[in-house]
Amino acid sequence: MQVNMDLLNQAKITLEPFQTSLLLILPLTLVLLLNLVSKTRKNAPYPPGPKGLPLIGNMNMMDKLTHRGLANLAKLYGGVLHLRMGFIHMVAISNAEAAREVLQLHDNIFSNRPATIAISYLTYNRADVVFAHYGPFWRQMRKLCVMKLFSRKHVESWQSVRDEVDAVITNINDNVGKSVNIGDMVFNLTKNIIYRAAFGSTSNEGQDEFISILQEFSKLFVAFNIADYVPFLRVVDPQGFNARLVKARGALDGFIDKIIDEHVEKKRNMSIDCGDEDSDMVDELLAFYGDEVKVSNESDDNSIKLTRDNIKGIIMDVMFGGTESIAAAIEWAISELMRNPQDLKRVQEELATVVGLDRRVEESDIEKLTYLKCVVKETLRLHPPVPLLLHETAEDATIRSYFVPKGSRVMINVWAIGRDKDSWEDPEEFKPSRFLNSSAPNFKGSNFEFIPFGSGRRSCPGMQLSMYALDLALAHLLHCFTWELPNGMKPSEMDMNDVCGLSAPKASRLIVVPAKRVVCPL
Ligand code: HEM
Repeated sequence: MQVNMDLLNQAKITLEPFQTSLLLILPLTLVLLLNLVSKTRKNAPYPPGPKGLPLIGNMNMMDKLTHRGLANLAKLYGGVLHLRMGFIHMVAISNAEAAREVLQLHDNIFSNRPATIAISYLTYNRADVVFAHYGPFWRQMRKLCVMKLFSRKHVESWQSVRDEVDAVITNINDNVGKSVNIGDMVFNLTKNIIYRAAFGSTSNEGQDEFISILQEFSKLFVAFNIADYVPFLRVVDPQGFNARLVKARGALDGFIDKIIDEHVEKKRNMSIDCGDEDSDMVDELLAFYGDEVKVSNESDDNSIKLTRDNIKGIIMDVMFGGTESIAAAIEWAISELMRNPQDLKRVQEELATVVGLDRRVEESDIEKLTYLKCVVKETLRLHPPVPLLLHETAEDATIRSYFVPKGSRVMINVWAIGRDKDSWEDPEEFKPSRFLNSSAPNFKGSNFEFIPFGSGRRSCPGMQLSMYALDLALAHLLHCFTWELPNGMKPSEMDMNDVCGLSAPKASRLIVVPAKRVVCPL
């Protein structure tokens, strides 16, 4: 027994240091194990990409960050491409399967938005919908936009499409036989639609000022600012951006504050039983106006309170989101039809059969215009108005077995995906008939080879309104007039280059000569 006690004591003596070290070793092992797990994850390689320089990485390739530049790089490095701009990781996605992983499989990780210094400042620190990070605030703002602003229930937006299309047809009719700048006309058309839907005003007063403010915003949104990639340069502001930003936002403040004040005043004077049939977006948003932003119980739709900054941010989103994208699509569609006369003939024959030349197109005709709808889809495939979807990762992630670190900027190249030869036959050709096939992809977000409106949580909430405007405007333009290129220009001589920015309109405006086609008054 004594022996046993001794043995026990001995064992205790030998175990004590062991226990102590065990206490140290266990957490250490745990840390090592965790490290190993995260290492294995990190050991998934970064996606391939051009080798960067020390510190600045690939910043010398800044001019390649366009849909075309990235598509060219994808030919060399593949559909998932990595670049490092200073301290920022960037990943470009150029094929459908990788896009599906980003937008569907891991959409909870990839639903944040990247924002440059300019974007953060000009959106009142992401007080809008487009640049708000994914989370309860964005969710409620988006719900509000979808239900109150962009839905068919918002009668004013849809009515403004019809009225403005009528106005453009009258304008063209006054210029029959002359060269008309159809690009400027459709930009004017969509600007009027959105301006009226947002502010309710049908007059042109103030529009030019507003458009020039937005143009400066556009330039600032895409301007290269080195401080975006090298954080310690933010204070120094070597390119002198800050003064320009303050001036631009000051101009917008002055403009929209006045409109908001007028709406508040109008609301105050309005009788209680006034219907809201013709309420504009500012009216709708003012119903949620409060001094401080409030996001509470998510199930309660009315619990959100918007500040002036939120209202300004949303209005800006709508102006940016709506104006140029719809106009660009209409101009591209007509341009492609001018280059492909056999398709123009086919759409116009369809219009003659379905509508007849003795009356104007009506809303009820649109669903029957199958080939016209194919033309719209083919245009959105070849010329997506928003060529790059901009997302940001909230956590480390893996895409197609490549490591994408937290905080990476992810650009989904819709333009390149729409022209990917692995997804499309004759991808560079304008062939609307490909969409006649019932198994052809649709644009609603579940066919990743064709995502002009994005897909998933951050997809475009203005899709329905856009398609309505696109179908209606094109149907009217193509039904009411025949079109010729000016001065005997051949279709092959047309300039089909695009501008690379947040949207991708035609680089040079389309000039055409209309002739009246229908026998009814216009
Ligand atoms: C042909 C016309 C249009 C096209 C092709 C288009 C396309 C897009 C695309 C690709 C996105 C980003 C999707 C993503 O990041 O995954 C987007 C977002 C958005 N669009 Fe559009 N858009 C159009 C018209 C409109 C219109 C008319 C409005 C408003 C009236 C609008 C409002 C928005 C808003 C608010 C967002 C941000 C959504 C969010 O981040 O949650 N868009 N759009």
